[in-house]
Amino acid sequence: MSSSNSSTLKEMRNGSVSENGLDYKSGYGYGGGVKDQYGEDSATEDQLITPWSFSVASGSTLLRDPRYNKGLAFTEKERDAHYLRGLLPPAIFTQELQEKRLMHNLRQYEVPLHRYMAMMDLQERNERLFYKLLIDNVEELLPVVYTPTVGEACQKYGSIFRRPQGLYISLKEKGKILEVLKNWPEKTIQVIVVTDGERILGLGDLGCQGMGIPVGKLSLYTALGGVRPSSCLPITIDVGTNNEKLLNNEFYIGLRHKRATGKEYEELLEEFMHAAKQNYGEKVLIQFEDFANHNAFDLLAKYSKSHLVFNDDIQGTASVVLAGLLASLKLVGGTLADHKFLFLGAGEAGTGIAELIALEISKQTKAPLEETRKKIWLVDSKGLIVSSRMESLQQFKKPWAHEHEPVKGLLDAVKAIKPTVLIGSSGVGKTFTKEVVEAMASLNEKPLILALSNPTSQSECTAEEAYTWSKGRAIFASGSPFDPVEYEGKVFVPGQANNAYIFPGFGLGLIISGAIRVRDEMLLAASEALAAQVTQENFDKGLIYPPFTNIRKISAHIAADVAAKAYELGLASHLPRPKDLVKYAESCMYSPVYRSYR
Ligand SMILES: O=C([O-])CC(=O)C(=O)O
Ligand SMILES: [Mg+2]
Repeated sequence: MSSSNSSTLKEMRNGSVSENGLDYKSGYGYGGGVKDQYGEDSATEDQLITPWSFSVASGSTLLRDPRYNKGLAFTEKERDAHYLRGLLPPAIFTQELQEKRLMHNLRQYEVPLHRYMAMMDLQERNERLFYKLLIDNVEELLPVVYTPTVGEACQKYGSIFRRPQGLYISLKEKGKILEVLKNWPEKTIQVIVVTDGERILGLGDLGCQGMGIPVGKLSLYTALGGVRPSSCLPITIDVGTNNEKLLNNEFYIGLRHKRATGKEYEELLEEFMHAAKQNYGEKVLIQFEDFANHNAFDLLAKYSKSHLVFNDDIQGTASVVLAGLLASLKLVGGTLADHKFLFLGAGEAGTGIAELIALEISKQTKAPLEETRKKIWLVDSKGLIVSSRMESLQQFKKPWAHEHEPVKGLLDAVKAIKPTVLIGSSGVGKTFTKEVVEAMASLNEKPLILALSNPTSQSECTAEEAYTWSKGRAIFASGSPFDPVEYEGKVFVPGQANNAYIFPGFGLGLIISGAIRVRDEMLLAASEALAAQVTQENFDKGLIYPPFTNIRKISAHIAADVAAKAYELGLASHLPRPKDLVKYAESCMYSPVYRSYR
């Protein structure tokens, strides 16, 4: 079969594209070689020679194609069949041996950024091996390809730039965005993560260099959620940057002017959203990531009516925090409605979480949302959000302006409100001071303290501070990871309240059901599914999230419950509904194990 063209590997396809377009279940057989039950890369339209076969290059071109390259793992037969003789040294490694070697090499780097660069190089060289490493060593590698290291990578993106990843759409491409999308080599796209780089983690405006975020998020879509890499598209929209340091940096890779705003900005985004739907259909999931507050809420509100959109910072973060709160009830007792919540930070994360908590309490107690919101208080840079500030508040803060006299700082707000739960979502580090944590500990037997801001440098407090200042009584989780802490002979393991628990499984649920819109009920379903995955063993360690080691199983459960909700709401287009959605979700997941080529 492979002889049909001397530079062509023709792969016969044994199954058919399933109705949901995933085609994972059917799988491709590589010329009758190993069939795997998991994900397979679909042939793009251009590659389709007949409906049942497609071709990829061989020889040195095959070695340079990260999608198909296996490096030293090419077998003797494959080396013969695909013109690789002499292009590789004689040794043949298993994928496991390659993995062992790479992990060993990676651990030699002491600087986290060097590990990040090594991982990106691997992704560009041998995609399956990259995902094998990431999946098998998720706890160790998450901080490398994701927060905190990805933050530093974005700050230095221009300097460490090697090969471009993702798609860049700048103001220069205005009027031509559809053509730009068509330049991307893959035609079947299921998830786009898009940023405009204006609020990268808690690091602020990094302009075009924000690209590290969509790239990192999508690698987790694959590793944690099993969405196949070829159907993921990272996009950065470059409308300029207001970051003077970057504008003056000779290695900056973006447009060298201030951000376009108003009509110019809106028109570019409108063109992009329109082109994405036109090119990929209405079931493509568009995840907004790290937009600034002043655009994030408006974009989500505007496009959630016409597109399948999800804002990770508003909705994903909300869902993961709600999950942690639901789980924590096992440790602190009572119901969600028994608690009082205080936030530092009233942006995307703060107000998004607040709203989802209010919705869940409302669902549980049948009380109206206006009432349940009153259990939740937010502090912004001007102090406690209260009704006397109503006039000057941005729209998204208004629902949280309750009756109370003005209160300036966080410490005074803690004393005045007496919360049981304190949540940091301000993007400003070191704001949960000793006094604040001590005040929480004096009010509560087991204060719940969530320091969500990323990366680690922006965390409201460290795990060690939370445990020490509360004399070991705090239940603590943070947005970026912290190592376990020993306090008075006891080891405390902090959880990671990061949206990475939610978005991969959430997205998979939307994809497998063919959902056409995102609804809050789906976010609640995801939270409840995640909370249900916390085991007694986790609780015994004080954890309110399960470890990331089981994330694929967790994602399958989240996906199943999100898909079930999509079917229930009549928003799922893939019919009939599979009976066992957990099994189905698992069967749809991409596997990084090499396939045999004949
Ligand atoms: O990327 C992360 O670690 C979580 C997140 O969305 C953010 O901080 O913006
Ligand atoms: Mg984000």
